[in-house]
Amino acid sequence: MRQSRFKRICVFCGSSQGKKRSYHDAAIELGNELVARGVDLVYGGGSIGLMGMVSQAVHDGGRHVIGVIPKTLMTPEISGETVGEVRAVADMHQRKAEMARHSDAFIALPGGYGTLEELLEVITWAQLGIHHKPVGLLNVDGYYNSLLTFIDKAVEEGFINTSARRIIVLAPTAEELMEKLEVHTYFLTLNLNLNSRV
Ligand SMILES: CC(C)=CCNc1ncnc2c1ncn2[C@@H]1O[C@H](COP(=O)(O)O)[C@@H](O)[C@H]1O
Repeated sequence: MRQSRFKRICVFCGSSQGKKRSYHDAAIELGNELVARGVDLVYGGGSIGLMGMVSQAVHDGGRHVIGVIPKTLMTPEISGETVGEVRAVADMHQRKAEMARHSDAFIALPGGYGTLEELLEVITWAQLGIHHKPVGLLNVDGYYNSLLTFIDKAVEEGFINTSARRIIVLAPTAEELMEKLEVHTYFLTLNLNLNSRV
């Protein structure tokens, strides 16, 4: 496998496991895919839910793991034991800023409110040009179909423009998603370079 264009990817995912085995499997598959491509992980710290599965898989595979976790969530009762390097931050806002600063792409696995707000924030920042890093959505078993339908509705109703709709890179499996993100980032960089020359 060719060396990835990414050094570190930030993964957003549930602090719960979800009810289906496929969510659990997808988290491990994504971790293994990052390892196979030589990519390190940035995530929210902790060992609970899908967060624990993806971080354990990357750590077991010998890649570096950075967990960025607010001091208030650092107790083992709340977030479990964290693998790899732990960066303690003051609050949730600082956590998101740190996670974004350290990574060159974002991927969301299934999750709840926390995952959704992390995902929507990096999409919003991409729309505003605050960062130029690709955002991938791993749509395991169609988990995000209703969100995607909602986003299409927002486009239809004139609240999201068509080019902003294309910010999300979508795939059902980790392997396909990584392939798409590699291509996407190639064109993103090409565009940025061309624009900086004019
Ligand atoms: C007090 C409590 C419920 C703690 C749960 N323990 C947690 N430990 C670490 N990060 C978390 C926790 N809950 C939510 N998050 C953050 O929100 C995201 C997941 O939230 P959710 O499960 O999708 O909504 C994670 O990416 C993480 O950044």
